[in-house]
Amino acid sequence: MDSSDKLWDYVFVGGGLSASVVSHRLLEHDPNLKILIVEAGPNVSDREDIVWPSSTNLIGGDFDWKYNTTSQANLNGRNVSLPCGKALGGGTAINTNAWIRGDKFDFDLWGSMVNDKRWTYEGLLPYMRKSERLWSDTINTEQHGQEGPSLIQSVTSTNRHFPLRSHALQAWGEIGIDALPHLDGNAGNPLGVGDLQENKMSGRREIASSVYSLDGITVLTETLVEKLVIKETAPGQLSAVGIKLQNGTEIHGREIIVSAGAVRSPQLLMLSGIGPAEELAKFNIPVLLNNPHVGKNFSDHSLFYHTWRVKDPSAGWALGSPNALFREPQYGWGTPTDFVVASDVPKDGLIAAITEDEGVAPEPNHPLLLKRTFAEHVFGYGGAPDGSQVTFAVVIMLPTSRGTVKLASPSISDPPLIDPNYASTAVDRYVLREAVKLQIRYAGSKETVIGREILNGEVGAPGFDEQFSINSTDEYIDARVKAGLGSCYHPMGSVSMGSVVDTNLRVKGVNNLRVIDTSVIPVAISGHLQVAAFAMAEQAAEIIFSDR
Ligand SMILES: Cc1cc2nc3c(=O)[nH]c(=O)nc-3n(C[C@H](O)[C@H](O)[C@H](O)COP(=O)(O)OP(=O)(O)OC[C@H]3O[C@@H](n4cnc5c(N)ncnc54)[C@H](O)[C@@H]3O)c2cc1C
Repeated sequence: MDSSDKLWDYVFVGGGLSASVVSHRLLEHDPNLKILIVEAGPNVSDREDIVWPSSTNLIGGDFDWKYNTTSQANLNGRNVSLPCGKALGGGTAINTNAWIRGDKFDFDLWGSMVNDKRWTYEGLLPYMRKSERLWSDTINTEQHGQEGPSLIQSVTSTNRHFPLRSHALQAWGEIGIDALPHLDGNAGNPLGVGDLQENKMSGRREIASSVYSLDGITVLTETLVEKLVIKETAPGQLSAVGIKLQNGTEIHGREIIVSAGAVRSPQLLMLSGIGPAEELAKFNIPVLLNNPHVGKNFSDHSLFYHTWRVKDPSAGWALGSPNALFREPQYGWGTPTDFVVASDVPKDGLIAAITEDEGVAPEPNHPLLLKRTFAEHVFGYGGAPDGSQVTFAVVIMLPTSRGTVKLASPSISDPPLIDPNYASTAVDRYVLREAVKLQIRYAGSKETVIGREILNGEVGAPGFDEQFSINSTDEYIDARVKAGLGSCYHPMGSVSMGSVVDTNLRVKGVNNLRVIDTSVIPVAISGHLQVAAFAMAEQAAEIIFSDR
C-alpha cells in the first residue's frame, strides 16, 4: 500500500495513547472513514517482554525515547532522565499502569480556565467512565465505568494481600490520613488512602492500541514524521493539508491530528513554522504563525525515592524475603504496594511559599489554598533482593513550576530541549519538604506502628553522611531532594488549550489541524495522566465527529 496515493480523512502523527483512542472511536462512528496513523516506533503488542507481568524491557529499554532534560538549575544542575514510549500505544507500551484519576478540583480549574464545561470534572466524567471497566460493579458506581475497553484491576481484586497491609493502613491513620470510602481514590476526591488500581488484566499490560482495536485503520510503524504540510489556502488562511515523512514522502489528509506527546507535539509544530517567531528564527524556519505559547507552560510530576531497613527481614514483610506468600504469581502482577495515598500540605507554610513566588500574600480564595492533592505517597515492598528493605516514593502532583520545550536543531532527528524546570518555585520546594517530613513521621517515628515495630532507620543516599530521621533539618531534606529528585514521566501542558488550541482541540489560526495528547492539558492534574488522557481522547473523538 502506498499511503501517499490517497487523500486520507484523518492522518494521525504519532500512534500513542491518544491517537489509538480517537482513531478507534472515529472509525466506530463511521466505518467508511480512511484513517492513517504514522508512528515512530514498532508494534509491540505481542512481545512477551512488554505485555507479560514483570517485564523488564520498559524504562530505558528498546521502546523508550530515553530523553534527558536540560541541566536543572534547582537540582544541582543535573540532567534528569525523562522516559517516553516509542511504540504503537505510546506511553502505554512501557508505563507503570497506575490508574489514578486525580482531584476533581484540577479538572474544574481546567474547565474554568478555558471557559468550557466540557473540560470540567463533570464534563469529563462520562468519558472517564466510558474508557474503563472496573473490576467491581459495586464500588462508587456513579463514578466508574463497567463497559469500557481498559480493564482495571486493584491490589485487592488480584488477591495481593501484602503482609504489612493492615499495619500500613493503621500507620496512615496514626498520622491523620484516613482510608477513603471503599478505598477508592478514583472518585474525584483522592485525599486519603486508596487501594492501588492499575489498567492491567491479571497482570497483563493493556496497551491502548490493543484494547482500542485499530482494525480497519492503516498504521505505518517505525516511520518518523518530519513536519506538517501547511499551505496558505486563501489570503490570510493557513490550512494543514498533509504531513512529510523523514524519508521525504508527502501524505495528504483532510484533517491532520498531532498526537506525538507533550515533548514531540510542540517540536513538530515549531518545525512546521508554528511557534514563537524568535525560536523559529534561530534555525531559519519560516514563520507561518507566530504563537509565543507553543512549547511554554510545560510541566512534569516529579518523583523522589528513599529506602528504609526492615528490623527483622526473616519476618517476611517484604518481597525477596523467604515468605512463601510471595511465590504466588499474583505478587508479580503489578507494583508491589497496597495503597496510593494523597495528601494536602499545611497551609501556613504554603501561604509563605506562595507569597515568595508571587510577591504578594495570597487571597483566601487562591486556588492553591483549597484542600487539594499536593503530594502522593507510595510505600513499596520491593526494596532489596533479600527482603531487608522497603521503599518510599513521593510524587509532587500539583507542580507550580513551569518550563519549556524548545528546538535543539531544525531536524526531527534531534530531540527538542526539554526543560521541566523542576522545583523552581518556593511552593514546589515547600511541598517536597513537607511530603518527605510526613513520610519520615510514617517510617521513622514512634507515632506509627510501622516506625515502632517494623522499620529500623533509613538507608541514606550516596554522598550524604546522615540518614532521614525526625530530627532531619529542612536544609538536609532540601539537599537530599536536590540530589535525588527525578521525573515521574508525566510531561504535559506544552501546547496548552486556550493559548495554542481551542476547546475543540483545533490549533488556533490553522484550519484542519488539531493536537490531541497530554500537551494540551493547561493545568497540572493530580492524577497520573493516563486517566485524563483516555477521557480527553474519548471526548475529542465526539467533538471531531460533531464538527464534521
Ligand atoms: C515509564 C513511564 C511510566 C508511566 N507510568 C504511568 C502510570 O503508571 N500511570 C499513568 O497514568 N501514566 C503513566 N505514564 C504516562 C502515560 O503513559 C502518558 O501520559 C500517556 O501515554 C501520554 O499519552 P499521549 O497520547 O499524550 O502520548 P504518547 O502515549 O506518549 O504517544 C505519543 C506517540 O507519538 C509518537 N511520536 C512522537 N513523535 C513522532 C514523530 N515525529 N513521528 C511519528 N511518531 C511520533 C511516539 O513514539 C509515541 O508513540 C507513564 C509514562 C512512562 C513513559
